Amino acid sequence: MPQATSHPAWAELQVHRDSVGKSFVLKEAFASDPERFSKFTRTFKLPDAVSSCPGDTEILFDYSKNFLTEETLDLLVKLAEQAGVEKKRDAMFAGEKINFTEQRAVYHAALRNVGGWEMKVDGVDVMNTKGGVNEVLEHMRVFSEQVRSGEWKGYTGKKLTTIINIGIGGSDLGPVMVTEALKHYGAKDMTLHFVSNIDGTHIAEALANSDPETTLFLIASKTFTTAETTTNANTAKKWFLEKTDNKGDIAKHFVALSTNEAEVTKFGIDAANMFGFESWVGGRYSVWSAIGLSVALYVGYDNFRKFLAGAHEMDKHFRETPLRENIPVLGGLLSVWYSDFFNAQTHLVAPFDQYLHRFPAYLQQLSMESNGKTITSDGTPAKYTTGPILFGEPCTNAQHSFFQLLHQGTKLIPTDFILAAKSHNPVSNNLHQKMLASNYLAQSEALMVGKTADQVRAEGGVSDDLVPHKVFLGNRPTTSILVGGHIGPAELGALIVYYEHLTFTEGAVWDINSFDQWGVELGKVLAKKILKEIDEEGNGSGHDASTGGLLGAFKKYSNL
Ligand SMILES: O=P(O)(O)OC[C@H]1O[C@@](O)(CO)[C@@H](O)[C@@H]1O
Repeated sequence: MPQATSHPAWAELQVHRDSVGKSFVLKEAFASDPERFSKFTRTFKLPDAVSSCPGDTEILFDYSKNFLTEETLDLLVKLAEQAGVEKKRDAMFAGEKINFTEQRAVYHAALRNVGGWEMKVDGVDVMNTKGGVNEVLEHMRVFSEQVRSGEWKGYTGKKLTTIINIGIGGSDLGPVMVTEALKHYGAKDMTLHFVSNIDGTHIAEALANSDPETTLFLIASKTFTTAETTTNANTAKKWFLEKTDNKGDIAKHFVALSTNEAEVTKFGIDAANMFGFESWVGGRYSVWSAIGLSVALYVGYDNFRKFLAGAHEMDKHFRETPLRENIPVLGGLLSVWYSDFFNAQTHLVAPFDQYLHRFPAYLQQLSMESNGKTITSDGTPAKYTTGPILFGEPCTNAQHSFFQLLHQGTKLIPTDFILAAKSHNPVSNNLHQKMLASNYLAQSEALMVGKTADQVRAEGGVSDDLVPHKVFLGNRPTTSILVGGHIGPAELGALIVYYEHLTFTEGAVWDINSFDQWGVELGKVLAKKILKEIDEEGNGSGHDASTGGLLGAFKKYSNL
């Protein structure tokens, strides 16, 4: 597939940018077109059967506060067609090996295929084969219900009420984000810890107040070779055996979530206590798999199933909807539009929802480990910018942190705001929810309309030299996502998959492989070499003066 710049639509978009795009003023666009909101808003519907608020099952995606005209949309859709987005999408759902550098299918949609689609890789039905998706889901259901009911007990016969998930990257970020986002549905007698960092503090803090008799360890690692995870797991195992005077039964307190049975067995976990998945599940796409066991344990399998069902509904939408109405495709095309035609370097996701406080962190791996790539499918460097820097914090906190830059800085920062119309916590007669919603609406309006010098002066009491400091240029684009009811399991599943397929669309247009992650290897290899040198004399070998000097200083200061 040729580079994105070779498509005729790319050149047409450049002309469009240099004419319409250059002088586009959002507030004028609204003034001249009363239908603008309805033209550029799309609505996604969840079935009542899985929605958290049957009847309020819509998620509204308002793209109208973006640099978009009908012509822009036509040209972006044309670019998607010429870049073969639909062909690549269909190849993914067909189980083709679109992860071409690792020769793997990209099949995480199978993990949430609650709709009975036939899904095969290399001619094998991945849903119903031995050890396949449905068998693992059933194992997760049985196990999570046994633990939650107390039927599965610790070695002294007590119910397991502390869950310690040991994993990193996709084996941590998804479980953390989802269990936080669904805390409202979580078991009140369950304590969760997520240990990921090799920093000893992480495992030490998790173990400090844990009781080995009532603790269940989930060792979450697709490869089961990740240094942080295997080290933390061994430290946990050592702690458990020491604390129980070697009477603790590993089989009752340790399970593994992995593709690597050999390494799991070597660690000392019985295969019967392993929840498996396949290599066609990428780490950042794995929360739907056995990696999501902590979610099923915490919120219960029925809610985990609704989580999968909401995700599946967005898969259906992505798979079946024409490009111009396709919500994740529109999100991805807007990202390309801002990245490659407005030189935007970042993408802000700011949920107006405290339960979603880890959502931006989750999306950072999803987006930047997928599209932080330079090389295109034919092995040549892209002639254009690719993956944006995704960042974010929940609002309204972010307003008191970096919104100064958003409103009066020199950078264009395409922004997504997310709000659930209904709060899980309607305290003070819903006053908090009304204030949250008013900020959600005000921020996107303020970013668009700004405030002119005349408006500043008209407010009075502002000295002439202060006026320019109080001007807001405005015309800063935002997408507003409004969930009709609560953000429950299904709504969360749909929102995650919106961003998965937005990311897919970006990568398909940029002609990069969004599904490998070679970029994480070099640092790991160098760290292994330096780890050995810390225990040897001197400042290591073959390092630059800075690294060698720092190594020497570390040894001196730490006395290690
Ligand atoms: O699940 P595992 O195999 O331990 O990998 C953990 C994480 O490490 C990576 O950086 C790959 O090495 C992420 O892609 C992945 O989610």
